[in-house]
Amino acid sequence: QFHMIKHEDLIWKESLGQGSFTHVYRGFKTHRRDGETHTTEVLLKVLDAEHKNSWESFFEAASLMSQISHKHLLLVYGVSVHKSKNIMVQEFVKHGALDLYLKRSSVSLSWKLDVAKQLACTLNFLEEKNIVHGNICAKNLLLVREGDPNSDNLPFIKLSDPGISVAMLGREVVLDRIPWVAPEVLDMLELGQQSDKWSFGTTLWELFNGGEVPLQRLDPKQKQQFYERRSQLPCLDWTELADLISQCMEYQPELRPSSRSIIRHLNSLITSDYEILHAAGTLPE
Ligand SMILES: N#Cc1ccc(Nc2nc(N)cc(-n3ccc(CO)n3)n2)cc1
Repeated sequence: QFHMIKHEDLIWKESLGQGSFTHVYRGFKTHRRDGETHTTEVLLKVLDAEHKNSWESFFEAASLMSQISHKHLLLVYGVSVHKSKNIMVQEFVKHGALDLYLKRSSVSLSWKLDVAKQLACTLNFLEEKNIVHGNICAKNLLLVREGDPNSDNLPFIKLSDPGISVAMLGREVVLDRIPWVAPEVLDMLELGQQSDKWSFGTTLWELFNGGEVPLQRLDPKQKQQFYERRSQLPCLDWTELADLISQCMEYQPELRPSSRSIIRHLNSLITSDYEILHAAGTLPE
């Protein structure tokens, strides 16, 4: 169910950093069509050799993304296996991962709200297809278009592949994914439709907190206690948004809102009055 890409058709450029079990590189793939050679810029995601045994989970994740197509889902061209290297070949997204972008750029409230709506629509699409992503977080949101503050052309994001399934990961790694991984996943290591809602709540928190890493200073043990005590993330000063985040981060999965009501809630958030009041400095910082 995958397009296999020959290793000799790949051109490797600079390293762009690393995910949890992968290294990402910019590159090109070449393909011949009616006698002409075309090159396409790609992102090469290499699975670390020491995680070889989870390569089928790595590819399963990618094949999930190539079975369905949606404007906000990352395009995976195929996979390439060469010697001991498992490589996923993805469309290259110009501005990279959202978590880094948020740390180094300041964006308006309406920019953030628009990104939130795009993610909510993607969540709704996956829910209607009964597909659980399992790793929604700002690091897995890619910025296709920046959108610029002055004019009103808005940003455009794509959701990346979920990577190795949480069921394949060791407990330590799963604990370290607190507060993105839903509490029920910790107990029964089974991803349900509702668990993506929880991660969506955490991602909203990242988005509206300038890419700050939630619970960054806690070690795995303290993170586990965070869930045992049914704790919540520090709430934002925008109460309407804080309410949505806490509804998504409800410890009882069945009480989390449907993706449709999440979209309705986001549409009801008018940035104008909040933005004006915030700018006027009348709201607490
Ligand atoms: N400076 C810079 C810069 C870095 C990356 C891109 N592009 C890109 N395209 C993708 N398809 C996926 C990714 N990822 C980055 C982390 C992960 C982890 O999942 N993916 N980055 C563009 C600019």
